[in-house]
Amino acid sequence: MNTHLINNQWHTGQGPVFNSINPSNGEIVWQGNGANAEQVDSAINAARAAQVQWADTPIESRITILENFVAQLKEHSEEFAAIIARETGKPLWETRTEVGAMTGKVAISIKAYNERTGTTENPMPGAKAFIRHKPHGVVAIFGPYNFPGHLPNGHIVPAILAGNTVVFKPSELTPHVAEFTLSLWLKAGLPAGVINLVQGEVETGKALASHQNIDGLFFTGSSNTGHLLHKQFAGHPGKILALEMGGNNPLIVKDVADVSAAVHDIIQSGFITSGQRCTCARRVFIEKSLNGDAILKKLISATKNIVVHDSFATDQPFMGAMISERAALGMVAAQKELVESGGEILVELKQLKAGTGFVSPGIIDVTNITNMADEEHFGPLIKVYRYNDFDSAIAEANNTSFGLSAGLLSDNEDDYSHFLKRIRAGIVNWNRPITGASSAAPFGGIGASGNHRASAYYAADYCAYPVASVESEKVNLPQTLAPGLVIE
Ligand SMILES: NC(=O)C1=CN([C@@H]2O[C@H](COP(=O)(O)OP(=O)(O)OC[C@H]3O[C@@H](n4cnc5c(N)ncnc54)[C@H](O)[C@@H]3O)[C@@H](O)[C@H]2O)C=CC1
Ligand SMILES: O=C(O)CCC(=O)N[C@@H](CCC(=O)O)C(=O)O
Repeated sequence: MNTHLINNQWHTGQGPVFNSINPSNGEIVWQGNGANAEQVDSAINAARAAQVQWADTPIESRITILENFVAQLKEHSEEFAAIIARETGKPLWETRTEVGAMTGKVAISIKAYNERTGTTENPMPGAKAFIRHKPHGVVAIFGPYNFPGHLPNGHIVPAILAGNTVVFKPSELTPHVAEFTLSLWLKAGLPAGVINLVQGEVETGKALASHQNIDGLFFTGSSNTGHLLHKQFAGHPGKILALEMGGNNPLIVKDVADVSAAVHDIIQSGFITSGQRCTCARRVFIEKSLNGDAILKKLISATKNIVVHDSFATDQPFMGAMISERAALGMVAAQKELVESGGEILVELKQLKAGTGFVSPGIIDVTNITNMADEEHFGPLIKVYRYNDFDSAIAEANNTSFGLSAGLLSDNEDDYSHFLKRIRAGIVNWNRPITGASSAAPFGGIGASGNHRASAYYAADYCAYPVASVESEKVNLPQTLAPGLVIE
């Protein structure tokens, strides 16, 4: 079984067995043993042994390996999209776009590397001033299950481009995607030790994150785990920690003439990927007005019509299964709690088939809930707030410890400038869905959503540190010496 890749050799695990289940039908798609602490240690040693030589490899040669990886992704794109679909339950149309995003990541990362962390040279009297960037060394990379290819790739590509070596720990829910990704890197000619893969559940993650011999950790995942890692890294100022975490993202709707367009953008924001994107709109603020009533009415009917089906259905659905039956039942329980706190169901989120992750999308009016918990419900459930006044809607939108994405749907540009100045989030959109962020822009949140190390285009920044140098070919005695200094 190709479970762990250490120094370009596949190993079976010495830790506990774990399975990956297709959430559309409950079938086991992958089974293996996790890596134990000794195997994690070996992976880190392999990365350490490879690092200096990799950093010394000319950038053109590193880029050639990345471009070979792109060629492999293109050659195997259909197979890869099917593997992601089987393991996550996402529809095939969407997993194809995930493979496309992985392909596009390389050129964008090269541009960002040169632009944000390249070398600059400035003349100065008798010398030259340089700004260069160096890799940190060995970095641990943790990925989530919702984009098991694209999001770890968003750390791995810029990390190795900058000359770091990597130990990658994917989500335990998507081991097959990780294994396939590494098989493509091998075909691309990856030198031994540059990317190592260790799979497993939380114990494997803990062994990697707490290892003394890593120089940094790049994490995309839940806010809970991110906060644990942040505590663990306290007292280690020498290690770089980049945290990309969840959100409780608001979308405010106000005065939109095209009701269907507003409904489209709300659905794309709330229900894409069955609500399993960190950028998804969790809270939608709709004005108490005739326009607001019309938008809500159409949103309810369009939501009831959303097609939820198997990843491989000939007529492709908008939503596939959630990642697991457990996640699906978690959303049903979250909805029940909201009802018990005073929420009114407008469209009920229901599990569609026992033993699977299929749920129908739901909408719940939470206007009358006081003391609403500030939680990310990672699934297709939109909480609607009806509001009277725009400023109070913005204040409530900001009433969260998170700050990842936010948006305004409004035909009025003044409303947008007002919103943009006041809303607290790392991604702020106007009359566009709040999901689907571009890899060519920084991607990260504030508050509980991140630690000010934005990813995507700005990933280059946390993959290397700046070195400032003043350089002269010879040591020269200055013509004028400092007062009180006599050198004869
Ligand atoms: N801001 C962003 O860029 C994104 C954030 N996310 C967030 O990710 C979450 C969904 O992903 P999940 O896979 O459920 O996240 P998760 O936090 O459960 O897992 C992420 C990774 O951390 C590992 N892990 C879990 N507990 C650990 C521990 N105590 N020590 C070390 N490693 C540990 C897991 O095995 C996995 O590899 C959502 O909250 C979502 O909002 C997802 C995508 C993008
Ligand atoms: O990381 C990038 O290259 C761009 C950010 C991105 O792809 N965002 C996606 C997915 C994020 C998620 O998992 O929720 C998005 O904004 O939809």
